[in-house]
Amino acid sequence: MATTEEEYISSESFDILHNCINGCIDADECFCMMLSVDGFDKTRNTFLSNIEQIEFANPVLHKQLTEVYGGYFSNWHNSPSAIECSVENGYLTSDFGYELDMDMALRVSGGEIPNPDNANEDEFTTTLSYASCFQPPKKKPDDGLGMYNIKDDVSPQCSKDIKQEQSLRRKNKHGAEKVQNHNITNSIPVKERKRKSQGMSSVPYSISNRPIVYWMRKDLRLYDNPALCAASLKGAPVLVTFIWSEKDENGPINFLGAGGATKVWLHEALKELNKDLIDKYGNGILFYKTSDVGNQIKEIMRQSNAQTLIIDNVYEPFVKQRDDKICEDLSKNKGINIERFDSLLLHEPDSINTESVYMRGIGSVVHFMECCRQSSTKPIGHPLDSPPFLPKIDNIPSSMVLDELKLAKMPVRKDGTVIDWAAPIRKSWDFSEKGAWDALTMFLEEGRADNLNTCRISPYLHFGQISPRSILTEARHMKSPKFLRKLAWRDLAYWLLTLWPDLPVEPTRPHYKHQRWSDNKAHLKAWQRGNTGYPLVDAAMRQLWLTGWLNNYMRHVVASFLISYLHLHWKEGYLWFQDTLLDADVAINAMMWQNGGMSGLDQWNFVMHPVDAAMTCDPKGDYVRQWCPELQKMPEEFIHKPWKCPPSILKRCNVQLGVTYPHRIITNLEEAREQSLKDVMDLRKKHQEYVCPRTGLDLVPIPSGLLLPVITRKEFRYKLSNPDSKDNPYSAVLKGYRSRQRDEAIAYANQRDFLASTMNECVLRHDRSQKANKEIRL
Ligand SMILES: Cc1cc2nc3c(=O)[nH]c(=O)nc-3n(C[C@H](O)[C@H](O)[C@H](O)COP(=O)(O)OP(=O)(O)OC[C@H]3O[C@@H](n4cnc5c(N)ncnc54)[C@H](O)[C@@H]3O)c2cc1C
Repeated sequence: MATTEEEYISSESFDILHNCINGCIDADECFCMMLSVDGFDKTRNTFLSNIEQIEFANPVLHKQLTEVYGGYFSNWHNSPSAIECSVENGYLTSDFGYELDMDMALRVSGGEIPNPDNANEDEFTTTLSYASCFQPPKKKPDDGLGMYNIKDDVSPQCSKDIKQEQSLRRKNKHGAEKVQNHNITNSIPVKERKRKSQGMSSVPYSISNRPIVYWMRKDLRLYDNPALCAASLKGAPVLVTFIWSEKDENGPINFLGAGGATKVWLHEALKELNKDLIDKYGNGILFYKTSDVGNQIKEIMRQSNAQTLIIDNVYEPFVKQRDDKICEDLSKNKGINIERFDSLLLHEPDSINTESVYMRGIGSVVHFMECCRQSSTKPIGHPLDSPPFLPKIDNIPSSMVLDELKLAKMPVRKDGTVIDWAAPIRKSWDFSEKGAWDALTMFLEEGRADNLNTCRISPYLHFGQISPRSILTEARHMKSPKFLRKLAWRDLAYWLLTLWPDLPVEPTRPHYKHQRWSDNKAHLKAWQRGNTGYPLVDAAMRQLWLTGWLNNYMRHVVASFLISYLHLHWKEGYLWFQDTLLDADVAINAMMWQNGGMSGLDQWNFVMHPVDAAMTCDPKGDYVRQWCPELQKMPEEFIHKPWKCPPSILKRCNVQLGVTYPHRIITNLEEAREQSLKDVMDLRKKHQEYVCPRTGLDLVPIPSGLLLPVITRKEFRYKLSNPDSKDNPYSAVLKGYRSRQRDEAIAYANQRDFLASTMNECVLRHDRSQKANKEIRL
């Protein structure tokens, strides 16, 4: 029986109900909040009588609330251990800890799955996402990415899963078991992304629960942020914290995890997010800078009297190891309740299973997607709406202002003036979460998924300003496997980095350590500054410097140039990209440069020729004119090869080679290209312990100690079995050079004496066909 005191609605619950009546929160949220304020027993005893007052005024809402109540308590009437809840020291406790009630509340709709044929799409989606956390996928993924469609995943297994959840909670009483990992498909309700802001920061919601610390990492967003939702739904004050430790973020030497451009982006993104948090909830980010993150967190927890730490997981092994240690320490030694969330990737590295696929083909996206399909990962689920409320703590612990993190600190000249190299970057981008959605929307609406144009979303994705799950959800209708596969590439990179934590510095194929590289510093500098004398390469490198971004095609052009023509080590390219790209990502960047440098698991089987590539991607020269203004007046015919331009035209265009625009730093591309192939052939010859004698495939040691045959280019394999062969049928690039050289020679001769040139060509062709016939007869 309810006590007399319990029969009256508390002022907090009254306010919550009032907000629900006014449409600020919906029925689910109202119930969850009242439950967290009043506790299990009181809610069970008084909730229905408390809502009686709205039965006539708002019968629809009354019905919804009654259903939520009914669903919740009917699920739990068989769980006697859950009844023992009480309010203690101002916050709700139970056998299983405070979180129990919120989690239970969120499972309300879990038992009742509407028939999709009868439900409207929104209702169905909402209810399913409540339920999705319980339900193992029944069908195979349907989109080729190992990504489950949530509508296939419906099975009424709630009671079984709730029991599992209970036993998990029981374990939570014991220190070490307290750390929980949540997949992105967690038990938080989904709402419409474009729903109007609810203005919950103004709700007079008196909080008595112990604060929650949300340690924000790379999920700098409000929409579809499971960790933020979880923090919010506990109904306690939330401290959103961002802790910067440059040393830790940089990783081991030469990883350069925190390059200059990414730090600028991070600064701007944090500024925007802080603004969004303040605007929406009146609860901004607490910034900290430290060299000892563990201690800093302990201090925040102590000062705020918080008992729960919520974290977004990151996957770079060097930061993950640190985070694991911090969490273990806090949980074991301080009894802190830790909740960790995964939402930065679609498939976390630890969830990938190669057992039924084996390792053959590892490094290719096809192999990876097959592994994802075979792995028993949880369904990806639907994006979550931004939390409706995020109460603020009264006594905010001391913190810093964003500028004090010095993320965007610019160098200063001797005369005291600032060299603001980031000014053009700031002009080129919208760093907000909205900017991410605008980029995606524009891309999807213009339907450019299969064109050369890309969505320019990589920095937003890198900092989690948009979740890959949201992109997947929005882009699914496009049915563009090419675009969706890119998200799988991203996950693949993190998986490889987890398997090979030295990816940014150590060749994955061990014998490629002996690859011969040039140390020509002048060449490196010319490449970095965009002064190679090859307009396409220079335009791209200048765009990179000025805007912090390049599309995928251009990244391949400049990487090919550095590796295959200048013979500079791919690590130089990796480091430069890490420092200048806004989306610089240790995992993706290292994977791509290793592949370009041939030591990665998926060797590139092409090399971009700086002039040929230009014919494909910039036939009229507009791109070059934009980034190399000194070539602005050059005619289309010569814009990509000014060295071929007659002096009179150069003069007319105000171009003076070697003065206004550089001479080419190398001229014989064919020779350079052949040399780079030869270097790989040589090292394979010298280190045959890592080459399979039967197949010619490179062998890579894997952690079990075995040598694994990996994807190896045909032209390398051919040369191994035909060491003296002058020609290589698989070297399309070299063949291309030869025919281009011949074409150029003919064009030159035609200009001089057309008749003689044509006759000469006829004679040569005749000789070639005679030779070929002779070979056939033999
Ligand atoms: C040498 C080299 C270095 C690179 N370094 C990075 C890097 O540091 N950070 C980075 O995000 N991308 C990197 N890429 C991959 C790719 O070039 C960029 O992701 C892409 O150009 C970004 O443009 P977008 O947002 O329009 O992507 P889209 O082409 O529209 O693709 C959508 C998203 O998929 C992911 N993606 C696309 N291509 C790849 C890929 N090959 N591998 C992994 N994920 C991919 C990105 O997150 C991207 O934002 C690199 C590519 C090369 C050749």
